[in-house]
Amino acid sequence: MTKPKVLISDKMDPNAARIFEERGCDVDVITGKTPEELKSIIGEYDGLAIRSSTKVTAEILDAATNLKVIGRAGIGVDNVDIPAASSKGVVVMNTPFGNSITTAEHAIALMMALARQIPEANARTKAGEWPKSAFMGVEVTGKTLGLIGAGNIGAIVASRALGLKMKVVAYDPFLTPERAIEIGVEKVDLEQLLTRADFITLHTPLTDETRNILSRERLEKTKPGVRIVNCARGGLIDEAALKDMLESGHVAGAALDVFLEEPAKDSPLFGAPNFICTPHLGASTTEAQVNVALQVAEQMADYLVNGGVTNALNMPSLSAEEAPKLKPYMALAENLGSLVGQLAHGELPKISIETEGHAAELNQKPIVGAVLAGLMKRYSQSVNMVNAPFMAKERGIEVREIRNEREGTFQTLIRVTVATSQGNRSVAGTLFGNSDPRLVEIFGIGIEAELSGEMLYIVNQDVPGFIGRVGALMGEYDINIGTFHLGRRASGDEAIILLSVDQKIPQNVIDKACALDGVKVVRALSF
Ligand SMILES: NC(=O)C1=CN([C@@H]2O[C@H](COP(=O)(O)OP(=O)(O)OC[C@H]3O[C@@H](n4cnc5c(N)ncnc54)[C@H](O)[C@@H]3O)[C@@H](O)[C@H]2O)C=CC1
Ligand SMILES: O=C(O)C(=O)COP(=O)(O)O
Repeated sequence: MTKPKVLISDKMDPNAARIFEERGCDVDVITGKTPEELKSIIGEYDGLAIRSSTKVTAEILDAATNLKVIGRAGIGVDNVDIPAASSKGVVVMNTPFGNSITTAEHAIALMMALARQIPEANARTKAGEWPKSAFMGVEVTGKTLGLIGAGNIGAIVASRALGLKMKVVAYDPFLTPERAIEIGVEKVDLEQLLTRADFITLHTPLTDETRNILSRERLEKTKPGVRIVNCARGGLIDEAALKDMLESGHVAGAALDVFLEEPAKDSPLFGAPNFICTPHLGASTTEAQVNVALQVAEQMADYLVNGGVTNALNMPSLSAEEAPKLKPYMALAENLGSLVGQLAHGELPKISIETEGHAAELNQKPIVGAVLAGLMKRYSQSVNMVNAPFMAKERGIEVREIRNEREGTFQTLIRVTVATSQGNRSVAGTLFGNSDPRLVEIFGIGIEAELSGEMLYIVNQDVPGFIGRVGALMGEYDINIGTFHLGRRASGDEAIILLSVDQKIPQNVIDKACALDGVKVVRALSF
């Protein structure tokens, strides 16, 4: 058997190459390639091990004809086009915990550096100025630290800040009250955080929801004299607004480890007062780099040599024997979890996963894991079937499994029910021909639909002519409809439309759909 070939394309601890070789892979370490150069060599490789520098775009993936796995030695995977990788059958893995302590420590270091203006004082002292009277710092003791994002890294930052005798408030829509107590923070909404925090630190992934979370408007609401630290991702802060507010003095200091454009070689922020930065060093300690290098190589080699899947972001983990039977069920389960995750509002303290008929005879763990992975996608990019149940537990979500081996209307069925503040909401699906996942019920209304790609969900009053109006609206904006599914409680009662479209639906089209007569709810969904 030929050995799998792995390319390490970013600077990585040498332990990674050693592990690959010990586990029977050939490995090349070639860093610093341009996208064109990477494209020209990627076709040779079965595995690609990266950090944040290599951008794995759809174009690179098109050229990666042998690629089976991408391993991210770190946490954030916003430099990988995961949908493109999935559509090519390439597993994307990360190492969700290996550098969290290190990154949290960097955030604390930057906060202290800001409080005492250490970088500038250091530079001017070394220049022979002895500028003792030019600097007057602030204490952090007794000050309020505002955490935006209280996941793994945020929680570690909180523990360190509490040790520094700070008060910690946290904004994280998915932080449960129990978890907030456990990590010693006060859960607040974003507005409160902005007005109360003396220091703000960001620890969310970069997603459509978090992009520009510290916008100009929000920065203007912060407490005068606030100091801001970002060790998460560049796109979270409006950099131009931050520069203006440093210049006006409203923001007393800002420390960025990450930038919208990296490498950041001539950011306008560089000239702003009280601005300090590091070149994406959050994860750069010996300890963290050994952790993530060992872990990524172990995981990738396991997959390439034995087919084992750990910490995959786009594929459920399962054993070779169970795989063929369970695979379509897991696709169905993940879509049902994702659907309730996208439709239900607010916190979801309880979820029940019910299997009926054939589905009840199978190993429930992967099915439950897949439902939770689908649901948790809205909370974290690092979610997969293995860690989703732990994350659900950590967030205090009560998970119930119910098996009902007798067949009902369907030979096989998975039903997912979540408790929301408006009561229980449930969706159900089956397999057609033992292989094709289909949604068959949504919030008590029968419907038959394939959940895939971009979709539009509308709840409306069942009246003649409504379907035509929706079709006309899509036509008006040149949005091609792939499939159109309907369901209703009874004639003239509440009805549901679920349509698949060939492109992401713009917000103005959603707004127009909301304004149609008789519409109650409109949501764009992505699968
Ligand atoms: N500077 C660096 O070198 C490093 C940066 N990172 C960045 O740090 C990020 C966080 O890492 P972890 O804590 O391990 O991830 P995590 O997934 O454990 O935590 C992220 C938290 O953000 C919360 N969140 C999601 N959407 C939110 C929203 N709209 N508003 C507020 N909170 C929201 C989630 O509920 C979750 O609790 C990573 O995604 C990565 O981008 C990670 C490691 C090193
Ligand atoms: O793990 C992460 O998300 C990071 O941002 C670390 O990035 P790096 O591996 O140092 O390029």
